[in-house]
Amino acid sequence: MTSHLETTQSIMMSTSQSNRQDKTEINQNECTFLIIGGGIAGVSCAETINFLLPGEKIILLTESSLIKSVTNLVQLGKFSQRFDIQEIISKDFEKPNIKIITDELAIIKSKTKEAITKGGLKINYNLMCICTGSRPKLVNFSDNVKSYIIGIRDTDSVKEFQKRIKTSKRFGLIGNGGIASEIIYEIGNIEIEWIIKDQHISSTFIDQGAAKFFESRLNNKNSPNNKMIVKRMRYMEERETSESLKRGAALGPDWHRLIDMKGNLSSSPENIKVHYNAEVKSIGLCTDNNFPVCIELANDEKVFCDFVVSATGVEPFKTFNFENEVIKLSDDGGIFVDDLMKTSIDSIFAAGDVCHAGWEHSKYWHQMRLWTQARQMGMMAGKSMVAKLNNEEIYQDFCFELFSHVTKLYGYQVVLLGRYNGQGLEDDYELLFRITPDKEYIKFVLKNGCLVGALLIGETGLEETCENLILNQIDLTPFGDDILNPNIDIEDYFD
Ligand SMILES: Cc1cc2nc3c(=O)[nH]c(=O)nc-3n(C[C@H](O)[C@H](O)[C@H](O)COP(=O)(O)OP(=O)(O)OC[C@H]3O[C@@H](n4cnc5c(N)ncnc54)[C@H](O)[C@@H]3O)c2cc1C
Ligand SMILES: NC(=O)C1=CN([C@@H]2O[C@H](COP(=O)(O)OP(=O)(O)OC[C@H]3O[C@@H](n4cnc5c(N)ncnc54)[C@H](OP(=O)(O)O)[C@@H]3O)[C@@H](O)[C@H]2O)C=CC1
Repeated sequence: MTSHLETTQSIMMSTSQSNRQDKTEINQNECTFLIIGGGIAGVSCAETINFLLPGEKIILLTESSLIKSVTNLVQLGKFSQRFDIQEIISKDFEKPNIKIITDELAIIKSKTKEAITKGGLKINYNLMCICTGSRPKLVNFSDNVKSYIIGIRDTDSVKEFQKRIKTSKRFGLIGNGGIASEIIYEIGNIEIEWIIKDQHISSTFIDQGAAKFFESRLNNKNSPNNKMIVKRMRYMEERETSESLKRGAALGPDWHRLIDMKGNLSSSPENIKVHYNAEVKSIGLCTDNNFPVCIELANDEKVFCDFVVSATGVEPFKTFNFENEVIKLSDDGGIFVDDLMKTSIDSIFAAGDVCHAGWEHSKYWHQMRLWTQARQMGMMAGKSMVAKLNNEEIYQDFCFELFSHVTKLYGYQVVLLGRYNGQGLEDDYELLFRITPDKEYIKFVLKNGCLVGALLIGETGLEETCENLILNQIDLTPFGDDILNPNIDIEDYFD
């Protein structure tokens, strides 16, 4: 990936006021499509509509002056894609029919198709798509300890994190998913008490064997060969004073490389202590210790630290209200959408982290709040909105047939396909592995002799073959263990 070859650059640029509105009302003939949110879902939705209907008027309403778009897309298979996320100052986003307004949505009057912003602007729209993302779902804690608990989401939260690691000796890290895995690998020169509910690290993405495979990376994380240098042209948002610009989209993939992630202690593998199978019972202040915060675990063990990072997942983000109408939500607060991304309100669609995929999923797809899905959902919503306007019938995109996520963990490329962790298979499946230490870790999940999921760590080149094997459900029994024999090129068999 080219973006990992050069150095990160941060360019400070002042944001323009030109996206603010002097008018108090926008008519429907100036806004066929109203999209709320300038993250990957919202921008992908706007770009798709603009591509399909270049003449129609699109308004992208977003509370941050930075918007996100996908760049450097590399197709690894039919489904698996690797891409970078680029942040653009909204005034530099040049699409003639997409008008960006920097303001916060406050009220939706869906019966009359009006959106009212916090700044007092009334937008009359024909079709709307809500793409307002999510926010960190923090662990439970008592009120008096609130100022010691942080979540990581946007530029502000990262700055706060950076400030704290510079002035602290030790922090508690709770959670075992994407953010915790990134922090544990990227941070140095500070003590970390990592509290995880599971028997192995990074359980959201990998199994116990892969966790072992990564352990050597974790213990040698400061070796210079381990770190790749990243190139990304970045625009750091220069803060405006207006309250309405406070929250941005979720951070980009290399957020941890943008800042100095070093504390002030000497570096040592001993600095990381992992508490396995550990549930947090309570977090409170302590007076009888050198550290201000005490995390009490379910086994009564006490962990003392200066502050706590709660990397414990996200919840859909909705700060706006509906007037005289109720939108259907799921149990996790996500906006319920059907297979065409339509909500329970006829003229309103939703995409990305804010929504709950409410349709009957294909056997090999499940929802996870990730860029890949924010992009796919945004594009699907765009297509559906165009079809609705034109009174056309469309079907759900093929990408929802197979779960696919490409990411980087502990310095390795990681590709997750289908039921990569045996999700929903109970105990009725087989696993096949090929492991070359420090190079690759390949796991096939087989049910009734057919591939139903795969975890590919390293540059395996097996992405497309695995996608085909999962979708075509070819019986692999005749190949036995040879299916992963490194001397046999399985791609030749099946491509
Ligand atoms: C630290 C971190 C690292 C991550 N790393 C990865 C990764 O490596 N790979 C991966 O696939 N995913 C990763 N994710 C998850 C990924 O960032 C999200 O799934 C994705 O950004 C969701 O996109 P979205 O467009 O739905 O929401 P967001 O990116 O959150 O965008 C929401 C937008 O809505 C705007 N908005 C919100 N409310 C309003 C309102 N009322 N009015 C107007 N505008 C509003 C916001 O300003 C923002 O522009 C990471 C997340 C975090 C926090
Ligand atoms: N490389 C990537 O693809 C990355 C993706 N992301 C995405 O960004 C979003 C936010 O990341 P993150 O916060 O790490 O969320 P994740 O959903 O990835 O992980 C949350 C972790 O916290 C655990 N957890 C939840 N509640 C508690 C609790 N009360 N006590 C202890 N542990 C708890 C979860 O365990 P359990 O599952 O058992 O509930 C899980 O291990 C996610 O959508 C994530 O997928 C973020 C960074 C990198």
